[in-house]
Amino acid sequence: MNTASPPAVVAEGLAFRYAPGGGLTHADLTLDPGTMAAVEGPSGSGKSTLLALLGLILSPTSGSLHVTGTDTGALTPAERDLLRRRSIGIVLQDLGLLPFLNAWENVAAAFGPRLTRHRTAARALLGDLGMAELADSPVTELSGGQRQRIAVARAAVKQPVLVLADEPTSGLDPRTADSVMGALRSCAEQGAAVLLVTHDTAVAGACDERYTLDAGRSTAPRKNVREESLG
Ligand SMILES: Nc1ncnc2c1ncn2[C@@H]1O[C@H](COP(=O)(O)OP(=O)(O)OP(=O)(O)O)[C@@H](O)[C@H]1O
Repeated sequence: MNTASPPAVVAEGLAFRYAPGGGLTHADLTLDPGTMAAVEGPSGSGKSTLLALLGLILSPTSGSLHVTGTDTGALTPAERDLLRRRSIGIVLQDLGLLPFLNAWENVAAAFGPRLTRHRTAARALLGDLGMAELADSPVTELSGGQRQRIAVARAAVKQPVLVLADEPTSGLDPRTADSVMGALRSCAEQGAAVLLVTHDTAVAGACDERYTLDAGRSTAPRKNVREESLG
């Protein structure tokens, strides 16, 4: 952890209520740069809602959220968009890869439409994730684990302060899950705070700390003695 930096995220009493009811009741959470944290909890406990709040996709009904020291509640919509684009990388459950682009183009698309400007950075990152040989492959021809790693690369290529991932290893075999976790770990080693939602206790065990959501409320984080491998 870099003690000179402010926490990547401080959420206090963060809550969101959907119109029909349900959502997130109360989450307290602090994420330091370089830390990898898991959010666990039963189905419907508010994990994806928490991720959407931290990703500035949803605005909280109450509570406060600071991202790298900035009070997000004080921002205009345009400022929130800018903070999200500059500082946050998100891997959603459906990945959202563009099927008409190849692997490196999907990664470069994180910067906007001028893909070739970011070709070198995108290819280098795919290389770091063990995917150099697949950089030119259409994403429609890749496996679930390979697509998952491309989505992580796209979230990480702008070197965001915060990387959020919703069940990034769901449906993957242990070895592929390990490689996706390795990709997320390398984001943390480069200084990002990484928060992932998971139902998998081995994945949560590979993180530095674990939060549990229970009926919309977060419990205090537990520190992990990190396991080296999920396999
Ligand atoms: N778009 C929505 N409109 C209305 N209610 C919603 C919406 N999304 C989620 N909810 C409700 O909010 C609560 C929390 O949902 P959320 O998806 O955050 O839970 P989760 O812990 O991620 O669940 P899962 O593990 O099944 O993905 C649930 O009661 C759910 O029904």
